[in-house]
Amino acid sequence: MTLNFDQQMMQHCLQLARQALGKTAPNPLVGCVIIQDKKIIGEGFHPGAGQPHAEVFALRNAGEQAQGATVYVNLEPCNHFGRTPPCTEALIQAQVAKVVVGMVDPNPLVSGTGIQRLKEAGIEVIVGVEEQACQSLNEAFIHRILHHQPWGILKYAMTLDGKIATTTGHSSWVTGTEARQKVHQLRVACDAVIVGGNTVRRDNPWLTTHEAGEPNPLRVVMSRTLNLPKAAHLWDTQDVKTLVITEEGVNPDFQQFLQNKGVEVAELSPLTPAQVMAYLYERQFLSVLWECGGNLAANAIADGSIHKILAFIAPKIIGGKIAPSPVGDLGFTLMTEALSLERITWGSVGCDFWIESYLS
Ligand SMILES: Nc1nc(O)c(N)c(N[C@@H]2O[C@H](COP(=O)(O)O)[C@@H](O)[C@H]2O)n1
Ligand SMILES: [Zn+2]
Repeated sequence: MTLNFDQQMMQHCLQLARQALGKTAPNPLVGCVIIQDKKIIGEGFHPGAGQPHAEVFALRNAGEQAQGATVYVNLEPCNHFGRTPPCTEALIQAQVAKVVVGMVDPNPLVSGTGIQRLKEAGIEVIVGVEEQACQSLNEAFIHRILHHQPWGILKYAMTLDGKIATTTGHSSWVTGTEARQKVHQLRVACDAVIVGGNTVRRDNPWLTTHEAGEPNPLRVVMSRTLNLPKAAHLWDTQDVKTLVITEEGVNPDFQQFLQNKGVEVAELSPLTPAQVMAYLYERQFLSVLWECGGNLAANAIADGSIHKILAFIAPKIIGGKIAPSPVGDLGFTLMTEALSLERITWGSVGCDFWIESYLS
């Protein structure tokens, strides 16, 4: 499908915005392009909370040429004083002629008032160009602002017969290198990656992004018992931070051992996925990647901590009755109780397959 000029410029905004993947929480990913006579005269993106918005960088880049120009931005310009002043006023002051907006800002502090302010100032405003793509890029921001909870993604890799490890617990590796690279890219876009104690004991994972660049998400371990190995890779905090969350008063000696290693320890009682999500919301996180085993995944699904699932399927068979599966018991006995997933997309990566879907 060929894109018209407006769509192409909006796609360019999205491309600019992606340069800050994983760095903007709790703020959205925003890119901005300024056009005169169908030529780009300024562009910019929002690099992170506390820093100027995309529109301001693009206006600075365009300078005086912004007068009479058309501005493309994937999110409605803000109209409030937050950490930074309103972009609407900067656009009005620069005397731009037209603003093309990808989507309305769901933030109640903005929510249509940015568009209204620009129109009142005599600026032509068009809304909804490449809207679906704009919403998709900022799905975590939209969810966080509307539901006061980070966006939760469950990722797992399983064999064609639905197993995530052999009966002895061996799981390295279910998928090939290309799928693992895709996972590292996904980690770059997330603010935290969570596993349970079983995964630390079984896989001794690094949970880094080394095959996809920076930034690394905060590595989070949920453990009620702190029955964890002293030699885990996750306690190497030189380059990447780790947070262990346990319940109140559990194993103070091990907590001290972790803190001496530079690992942050927090206590939450009761320790549930929903509590952890609430805690990470308070810490300004946008998106959380659950890379846990089946039991924790089932609890996280059941208590509303998962909103999207990315499953990798390797064309391999393990067999066996007790080999672990990606999602533990959800208590369903009838097929009619099964969770129905929506908005399914799929594809292949290397020799494996992936399916992405949303929980309703
Ligand atoms: N249109 C637009 N461009 C950007 O670059 C943005 N970061 C935003 N963010 C909106 O403003 C809120 C944050 O404001 P402060 O950074 O605290 O000033 C954020 O919640 C969005 O609603 N919008
Ligand atoms: Zn702004």
